[in-house]
Amino acid sequence: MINASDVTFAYDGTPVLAGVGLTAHAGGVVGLIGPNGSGKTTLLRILYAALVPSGGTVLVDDRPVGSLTGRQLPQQIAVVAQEAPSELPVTVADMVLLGRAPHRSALQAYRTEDHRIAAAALHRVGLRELADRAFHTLSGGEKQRTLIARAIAQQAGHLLLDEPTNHLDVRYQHEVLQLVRELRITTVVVLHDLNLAARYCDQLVLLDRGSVVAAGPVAEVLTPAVLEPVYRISVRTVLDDDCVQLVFRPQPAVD
Ligand SMILES: Nc1ncnc2c1ncn2[C@@H]1O[C@H](COP(=O)(O)OP(=O)(O)OP(=O)(O)O)[C@@H](O)[C@H]1O
Repeated sequence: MINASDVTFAYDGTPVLAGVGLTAHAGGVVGLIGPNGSGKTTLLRILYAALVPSGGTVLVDDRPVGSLTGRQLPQQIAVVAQEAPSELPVTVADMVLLGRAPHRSALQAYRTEDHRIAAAALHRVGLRELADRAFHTLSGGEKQRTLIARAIAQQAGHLLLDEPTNHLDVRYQHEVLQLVRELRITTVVVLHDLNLAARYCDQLVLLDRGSVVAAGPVAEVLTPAVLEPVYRISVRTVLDDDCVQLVFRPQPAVD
């Protein structure tokens, strides 16, 4: 479980988050949504202790995230961040194997078991045939799937993803989020695509200008009354096999 409450953060004195709360229950998928610049990435980075809030608390299975040291943090939380790793000449297989690093001591070699888990993770994202390719030669979508395989190999109890469907074609957008769901790991995922959020998240947290304006089950957050003032676009909901989906239309210009 991840529980953030009353989180406040500022970059160089400029407030970005004010009194934000978020709860991801064990095994559930929480979608973090909101317009550009609303604070989604900042909040996600606070959840994995890459940023320290000026106020509030973040608990991971009831422990303050800041108290998780060394290998404890990556054993608890796997992260698929937006920044692609550097141009280091590593193979795809080695990149995924890095997910096993928190499970061995610094001087210990990877075990057969680590290689098996990494290979299975690569297979799961459909990239087994690219195992020997240099990571930096992959397409954006292949890189993204490799990083998700690394997170799977990490076998942490919590998964945080920042726009994991960036660069993915429409089929892989659905495949990756379906995979994330099937992992049954406590997950927080930043998503811009509200229809993907509707389909694959249990709960949504909607940020606007650094505050939570709505939070709860998908059907309670993805309503025209909630979304239209935040995104300033006309929204219509339709049901597709009991799943809320949204149709957007620009609002008429005001003279
Ligand atoms: N390192 C930084 N230094 C200063 N300001 C920052 C920094 N990172 C983000 N910001 C600002 O903080 C605010 C929130 O940014 P953040 O990236 O968290 O939003 P976001 O909701 O993830 O945006 P997007 O949807 O565009 O990715 C924005 O106004 C942004 O310009």
